[in-house]
Amino acid sequence: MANSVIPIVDLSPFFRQGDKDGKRKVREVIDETCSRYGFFQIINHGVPLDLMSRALKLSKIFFESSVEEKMNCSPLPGSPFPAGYNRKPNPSYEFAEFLVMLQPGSNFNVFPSNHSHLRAVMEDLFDQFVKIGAILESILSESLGLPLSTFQEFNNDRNSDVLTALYYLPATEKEKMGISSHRDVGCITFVLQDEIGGLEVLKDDKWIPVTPKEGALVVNIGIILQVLTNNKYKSPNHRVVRPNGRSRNSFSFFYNISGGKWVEPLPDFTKQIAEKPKYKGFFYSDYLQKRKENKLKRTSGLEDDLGLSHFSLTV
Ligand SMILES: O=C(O)CCC(=O)C(=O)O
Ligand SMILES: [Fe+2]
Repeated sequence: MANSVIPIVDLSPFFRQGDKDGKRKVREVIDETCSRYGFFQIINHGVPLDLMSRALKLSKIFFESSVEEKMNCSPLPGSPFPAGYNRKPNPSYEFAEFLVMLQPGSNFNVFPSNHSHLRAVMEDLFDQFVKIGAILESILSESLGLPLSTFQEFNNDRNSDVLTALYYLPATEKEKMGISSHRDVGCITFVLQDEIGGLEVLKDDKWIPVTPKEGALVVNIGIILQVLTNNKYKSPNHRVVRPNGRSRNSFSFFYNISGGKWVEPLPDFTKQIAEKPKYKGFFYSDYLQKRKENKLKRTSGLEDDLGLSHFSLTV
C-alpha cells in the first residue's frame, strides 16, 4: 500500500518530565495536521501494546463465532443506546459488524458469556482510551494556544464515551464499502486498526489511506472540535473500504461530550480575532437528532454532512 501522508506523531515527550522542546514540536505537528487533515497517528501513547493486540485477536474470534452466539449479545430492550452486537444491513451500500460498549459497569453493556476475556480486555481498553483522551485534549488545547485545561473543563463528563469493536468481511464483487463517508460525532475518535488497511480520509477530493502501523493509534478530530475552533481544526470525511480476500477488524473509541452540552465556536476563534462564527450554537443532543434524521433519509453512500449544515452560518 502507498505510504500515507497522514503524520505519525511520537508522544513520548509527554510521558517524561521536562523536554519542553520535544513537547513543543509535537504540538506544532499536531496543529498543522489538525488544520489540514484532522487525522494523525500516535505512537508511544501509553496504551499497552499487548493489550491492543489481545483486543484485536479476541474480538476477531468473537466476530467469527456463530450468528446465534453473536445474536445472544443483541442490545437489551429499553437501552438508551444500542450497546451489544449489531450489524449494518446487508445488502446495502455499506456493511460492517459491531460490538458496542458503554462505560465499564454500565447495566446496558452486553458481552458474550463464553468470551469472558473479551469483556475484561475491552473494559481495560476503554479505561486506557479515557486516559489518552485526557492527554490528547490538553495537547490539543495548547496546540491551539488555549489554556491547558480548556477542553478538559468543557468535556468533563465521561458518561457518553463509547468503545466499538468492528469487523469487516472481505469485499464482494458487488460491495466493497465497510463504512461509507462520514464525519465522527464527539470531540476525538481513536482507532485501533489491524494490519489490513482500508481506512481512508478525504482531502481535496482525494481519498488518502491511513496506512496501518503496528502499535499506532489513529486520532481523528470529531465535529465538536471543528465547531469549537470555528473550522480551524477539521473533522474530515473518512470511510472504510473492505479489503479483497481478507476480513479486517478494528476498534473505535469515541471521546464524547454529553447530550446536554451547549456547543458554539469559542470567542478565541471568533470575537477575539474578529472572525464571524461559522456555526450557531446548539445543544449536542439536537445535533445528534439531526444526524439521525439525515441518516434515515440517506439511501446511498454519497457524502453528506449528517446534520452539521443545519447549524452552519456560512452559505
Ligand atoms: O474501522 C475503522 O478503521 C474506522 C471506523 C470509523 O470510522 C468509525 O467507527 O467511525
Ligand atoms: Fe468514523
